[in-house]
Amino acid sequence: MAHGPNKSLTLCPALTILAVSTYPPTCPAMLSSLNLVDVSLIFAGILIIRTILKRFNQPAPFPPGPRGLPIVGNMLDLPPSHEWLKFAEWEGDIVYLNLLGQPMIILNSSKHAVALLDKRSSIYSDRPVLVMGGEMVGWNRALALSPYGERLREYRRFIAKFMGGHKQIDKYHDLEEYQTARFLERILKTPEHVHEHIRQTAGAIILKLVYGYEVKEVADPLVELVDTAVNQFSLASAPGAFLVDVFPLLRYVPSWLPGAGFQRTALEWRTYLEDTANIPFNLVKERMAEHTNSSNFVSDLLDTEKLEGEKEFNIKWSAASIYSGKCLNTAALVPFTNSSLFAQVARIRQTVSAIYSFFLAMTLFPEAQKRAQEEIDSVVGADRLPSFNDRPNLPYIEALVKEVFRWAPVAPLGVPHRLLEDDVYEGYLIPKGSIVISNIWKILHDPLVYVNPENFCPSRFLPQDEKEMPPDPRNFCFGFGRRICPGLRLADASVFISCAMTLAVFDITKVVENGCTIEPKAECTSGTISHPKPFKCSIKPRSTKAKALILSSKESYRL
Ligand code: HEM
Repeated sequence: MAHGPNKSLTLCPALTILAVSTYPPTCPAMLSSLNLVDVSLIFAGILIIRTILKRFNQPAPFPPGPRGLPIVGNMLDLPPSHEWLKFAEWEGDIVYLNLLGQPMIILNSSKHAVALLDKRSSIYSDRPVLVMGGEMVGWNRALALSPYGERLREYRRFIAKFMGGHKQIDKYHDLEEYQTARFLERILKTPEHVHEHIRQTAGAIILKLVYGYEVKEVADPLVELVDTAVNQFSLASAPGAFLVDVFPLLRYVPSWLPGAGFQRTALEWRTYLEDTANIPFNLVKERMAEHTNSSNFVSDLLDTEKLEGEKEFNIKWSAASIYSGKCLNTAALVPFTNSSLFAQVARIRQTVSAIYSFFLAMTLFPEAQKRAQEEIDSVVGADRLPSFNDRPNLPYIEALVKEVFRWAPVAPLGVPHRLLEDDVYEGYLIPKGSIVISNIWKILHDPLVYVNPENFCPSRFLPQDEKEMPPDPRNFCFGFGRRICPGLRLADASVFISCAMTLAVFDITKVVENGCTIEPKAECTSGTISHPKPFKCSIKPRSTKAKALILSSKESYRL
């Protein structure tokens, strides 16, 4: 199965020939007379003619959608930010858009998302191709950008073996509790840096699990390397940054051609990315050779898998996918849109974003916080911190975790899928190559399913007489089908323990400055990963006893 960006041109053989014959490396004479703008115009022409030709052979109508303009289609219908809000306004649960000839389907209900992305996942599980960030820099070796196929299945098998079931996740409870206890201590010292502390804790947990690597408290070289590579990916996928994403054949333009500096940039960024995958992987191998290694994702796989063929490569890149790769599902996946829809690699990780949303919710909805603390006090008491063992006895905290995932969905539009072949669904044609987006925000903010969806109200998930309980948001917020988030159980565990331990010892309230209460706004950033915009809150120990517990508890965890 080919996954090159130019494969769609095969829909019209004559135009493919035209494209190939105008293609720089095959025709040096033309090359000298063409510049990048000429080449781009030729490809734009090809795209338009191809769209017109395709219309003649169409077996069923496209799903309804906003009427587009000639040539640009619906490009101008895309809002500059918070696309999920605009998508939710459009009539119909399944919406068709044409972006310069690229079909895009928006699924505004769980019914359609499940029917297509889950039930027909054998054809809906590819990813859009990103030329600069994915193919040229090489991020398509990471899971989130991997095309559907054998390698993807192997990555996912490795990750499932490590964190796919409750049994595996239970093994990491001690580490989660210990790191969260350290997190409480950091907050006690510098509550104003809560966001940094959440990020540091998430990084420390994941790097320990994947590579057995202990993160340094400040300026850890590995964390910095990954951050640089992810930033470079962010630049590589910023909308309009690289023409090669719109006209993929430009990737074959020789680097000496004026305007082809992107070739050198891609090479430089590729080196950083390779270091990101190689350095921690080789560290594990060295430790294994010296017998100083503790069990982790990489060493367990190197020990148990038969290392033949591409196995070692796949272990290395699936490991890189868990830490750095998971940032990628925050990234630009569609080259055609000028919106910020897929355009941000949020440097904040998903779990980080969910926990930051929890702090915002607690600041804005004190009644929910009070009820959660009452439950912890009565079940756990004040002499120790809550643990995973308490989870079955904390139904309100369980409901609060669900509400965190629902109220501010971390990935409001999920991560785009790509359809591998033409499909007819409910009488509509969904053409091969369509980019399919689930509007997770809309699904979780449907007032008919979740009453007053803007309110943070955990009790909606508690059993109530006669009322049917709304669906668990975790069925939707982690995506769908064969691309569903492989980190969902770990994320759920991290959010639970962070909420429970934080509420046991801290009060989170609005800040009062010069006698005025500062009202934080419930505003989220745009981009594929959405998180609360920075806000002020006061985080103080609930009592002197709570303070003493924070300072002493770290020592009580056995690792
Ligand atoms: C609040 C926490 C999280 C949320 C809401 C979340 C959500 C998502 C979503 C919506 C997707 C796209 C699924 C799809 O394409 O349908 C995804 C993919 C992914 N997530 Fe997560 N995630 C979270 C945490 C994590 C964690 C902790 C890890 C790693 C340990 C992780 C690793 C990944 C990876 C590697 C993919 C790509 C899967 C693929 O393309 O096959 N995520 N996540």
